[in-house]
Amino acid sequence: MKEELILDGVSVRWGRLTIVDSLSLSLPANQIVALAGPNGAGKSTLLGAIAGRLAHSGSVRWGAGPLNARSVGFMPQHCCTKADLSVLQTLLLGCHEQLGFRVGEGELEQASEMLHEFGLEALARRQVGTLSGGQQQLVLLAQRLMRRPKLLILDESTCALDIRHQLTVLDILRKYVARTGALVLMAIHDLNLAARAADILLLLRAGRLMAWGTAAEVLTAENVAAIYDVEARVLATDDGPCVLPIGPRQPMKPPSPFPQEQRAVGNVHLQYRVAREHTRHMPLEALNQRQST
Ligand SMILES: Nc1ncnc2c1ncn2[C@@H]1O[C@H](COP(=O)(O)OP(=O)(O)OP(=O)(O)O)[C@@H](O)[C@H]1O
Repeated sequence: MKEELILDGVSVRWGRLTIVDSLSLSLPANQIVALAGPNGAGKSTLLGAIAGRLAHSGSVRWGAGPLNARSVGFMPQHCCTKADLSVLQTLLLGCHEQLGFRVGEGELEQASEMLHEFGLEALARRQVGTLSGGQQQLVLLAQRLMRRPKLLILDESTCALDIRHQLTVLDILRKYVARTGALVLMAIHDLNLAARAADILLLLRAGRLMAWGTAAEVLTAENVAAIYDVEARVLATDDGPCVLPIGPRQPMKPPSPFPQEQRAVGNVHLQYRVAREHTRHMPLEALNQRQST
C-alpha cells in the first residue's frame, strides 16, 4: 500500500461560512510539506480536520484505508501547558500508550535521546509550566515525536523559536523523516523558513489551494502578490528562493470622474455611486443638489 495522505473534497464550515472549500490532494509520505497563507486562510482549520479534531465533509485517508488516529501526532497552534510535570515526565507522556505502571528502559532511553537531540538535557527536571514559551514549544514538539507518528501535523510549531532553534528543529524533522519515512505537514508563516524546510509548499487563501509545488515553483513575486497582497522581490539563493517583502500592494481604486480638488471635499460613497452612473465629469454642487432632491 502506498504511504500517502489523501484528501478528497475536504470542506469545513463554521455556520454558513465555508472555511475550507472542497480541497483534494495527495501528499506522499517521506517528506516535509509546508502550508502557508494569509491570516484566516483556513490553515489551522484544515490541519484540525486532517487530525480528526474538526467535523468536516469529504474524506481523509492514509493510502487505501482510513487515517488511524494513533499514527497521527498533532501539535495545535498556541500549544502550551501548565501541567505540574517535569520535562522528562512530559516527554514520557508522549508514549503513554506503551507505558504500564513502570516506565521501561526503552522509553527512558528514547526520552533521554530526545532531550539530547533538542538540547533540553539541562531542563530535564524543571517543571514544564515554568519554562519560557520557546522552551515549552521545544518540549511539546519532542513529546509529539516520542510516539513516532506516521503523520506529524504541526501548526506554527516553530513560531516561538529563535533562529538557531528553528534550524535545530528543521534538522531534527529532516532526520526524523529520513529515519521513519513519515510525512510532516506544517503550517508556517515564515516563507523563507518554509522554503528551506519543505519539499513541497502549499499556499492557501480563503480556504482554497492557490499554488503548490517546490518552493522555487511556488514562491514567485506574482504568487506573493496574488495571495498576500504584498509586493515582494524573490531572490534565488543556494538555499532556495528568498522572499524580500517591499510593502503592501495598493488596492485598486475605481477611476474618479472628479478633479483632485473636488475629490478632497467630496463624499466617497456619493462619488462611487456617481462614478458608476456617469462617465463624464459633473460638478460636485450639481451632484449634491441631485442627492437632496
Ligand atoms: N470556532 C470558530 N468559529 C467560527 N469561526 C471560526 C472558528 N475557528 C476559526 N474560524 C474562522 O475560520 C477562518 C480560518 O481560521 P483559521 O484559524 O483556520 O485560519 P489560519 O489560516 O490558521 O489563520 P492564522 O494564520 O491567523 O492562524 C477565520 O476566518 C476564523 O475566524
